[in-house]
Order: sequence, then C-alpha cells, then structure tokens
Amino acid sequence: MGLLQYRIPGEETFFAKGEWELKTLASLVEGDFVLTTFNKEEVYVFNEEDGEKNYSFHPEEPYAVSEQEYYAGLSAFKSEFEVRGIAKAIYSRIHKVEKSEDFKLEDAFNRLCEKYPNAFVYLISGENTGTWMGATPETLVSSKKNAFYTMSLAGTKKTKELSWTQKEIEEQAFVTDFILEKLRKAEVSNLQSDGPKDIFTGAVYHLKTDITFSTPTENIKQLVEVLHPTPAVCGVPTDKALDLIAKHEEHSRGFYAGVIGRVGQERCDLFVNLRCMQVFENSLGLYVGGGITKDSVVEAEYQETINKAQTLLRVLV
Ligand SMILES: C=C(O[C@@H]1C=C(C(=O)O)C=C[C@H]1O)C(=O)O
Repeated sequence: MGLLQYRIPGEETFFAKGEWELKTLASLVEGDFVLTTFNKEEVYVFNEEDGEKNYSFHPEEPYAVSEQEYYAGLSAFKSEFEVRGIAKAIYSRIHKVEKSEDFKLEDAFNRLCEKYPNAFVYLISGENTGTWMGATPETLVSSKKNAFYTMSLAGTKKTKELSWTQKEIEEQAFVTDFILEKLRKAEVSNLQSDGPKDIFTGAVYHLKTDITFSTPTENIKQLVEVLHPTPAVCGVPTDKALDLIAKHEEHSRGFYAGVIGRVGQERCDLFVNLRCMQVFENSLGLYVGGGITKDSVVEAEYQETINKAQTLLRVLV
C-alpha cells in the first residue's frame, strides 16, 4: 500500500495511505491530489485506502553522469540554441548518492519540514510511481475561491552578497513575460505583478515575481494546461525547448519539474516539483537543473546544480 504525506507552508502535515491511479488532467475532480510527470504524459491521482504502509522502489538505479559528461552534454545542448532559435532552456541532471544504512524517509521528511518552512514538502510512494520526496519553493498556481496566485521564479545565487548578473535578470524576466502573456490570453481579470525580489529558500537565493489575478475556479485545469511547463523548468519557446531537452537529457525527468498538489474550487494548491529526489533500493537520485542561456558558463551551471542539491543533501546526513 502506497502513501501520500505533505506539508503546505504554515499548515499541519497531511498523511494518508492509498494507491496512485493513472488518469488525465481533464478527468480531475474536486479534491483530487495530483502528481504529473514533467511532460504531463502521466497524470496520477491519489486514492485513499486502508492497508499496510509499504515503500515501492524503482528496480533500476538512477542514471547519473560525471562532471565531465555534464560539461560535454551541456555544451552540446547550448550549441543548438542559435540554429533552433532558443533563448532559454533548462538542462538537468541526476545527482546520485548512496543511501546510508540508517537513512529513514520519515526522518528526512520531518527534517525537510523543519529546515524549509516556506517550501511545499512531500513524500509519496506507490507501486506505479515509485518513491519520491522533495521540498519545492515554486508554486504553480494556488487559489482561495476565485483569488489566484502564481509566481515567476528563476535566477539562482548562493549568498545574499553576490549580485544578480544580467543573465539571471533576463532569465527570470522570460518566465514573468511567459506567465503574464498566458494569463492575458486566458482572459483572467485583475492581473497584477509585483517584483522581482530576492527570496531565500533556505539553501539558495532566487528572483521571484508574485502574480495575482481573478478567474472562475472551474478554469483551474485549463490554467495548468497553459502555464505548465513555464520557462522556469522548460524554456523559450516552449516547444523547441521541449524537443531540445528530450534530445539531450539522457535521463527521464519522471516527476521532476512536474505538477504536484491538490485541486479544488474552494482552494487549490499546486506546486512545481523541484528540489526532489527519487528513492531507490540502495541509492537516491536527486534531480537538479538550471536555466541555460547563450551566456551560460558550463562550470558555473554545474556549481549551481550542486548548490540546489544541498536542499536535500543537508537532510540526508
Ligand atoms: C530547474 C530548477 O530550478 C529552476 C531554475 C532556476 C534557475 O535556473 O536559476 C531557479 C529556480 C527554478 O525556477 C531546479 O531546481 O532543478
């Protein structure tokens, strides 16, 4: 029997046993807790059931590349930007670590909740999903009645003292522009944005713009369709970035950078599944990526993935 455990910032932890059922975005109903792959091809909904809690682990080990392979892969990725007309795309990798003997998922979940009070923290397991855990700083869309919120999150630095580079300011602006354009096309009302400003996730700093709007609550599924994947996790233009990612990333993203959370008319809380890991029998696969533009330096991008991986690495020891 699988499980779902999560903590929305400022709220109590939710825990239930159950199974994950393969559905479609269109078939989601009031109160469903949803988990999608990055490409939205697989959409799972959690069904609460009674039984004994059990963790299922994917039979294969994670596909991790060496630092040198990452450099070569990223250089090839970046070299196609100009011919393909891509301004930004996200390149990711899996950071593999061995599971220590005394590693306990429940303890790691509790430590994530303590360390990251502003993150959406979750732990899920199921026969068809495997076991995943994460602490994401990124809201895809949340709502209370018809008051909606989303954010544009991008740009990463390790310390407050470092200043933002032009590359980071631009890459965050791509995300803001994309979101605002999609929302205008979706004809939402009272569209407002505030930012960018610095936010500290507990491990790294990002640039964030808060975006609010009003729309009828039944539009939530359509919003997920149009907003995800934003250029925070995919790129500009979306279709070309998706193709490039599919061509160059040798691992499957699985649930990394997919959608996770609960849908509902009264209230909706959906997040982008970042700073997450897949749990295997003997190891952990941490998914980390970064926004690439023509100005990206491969060594700096690798370091950025290491900095982002710290979010999870810190709670594993
Ligand atoms: C892609 C990730 O994060 C995204 C990419 C960022 C960047 O490129 O600076 C910052 C925050 C997120 O939008 C990740 O954490 O794996």
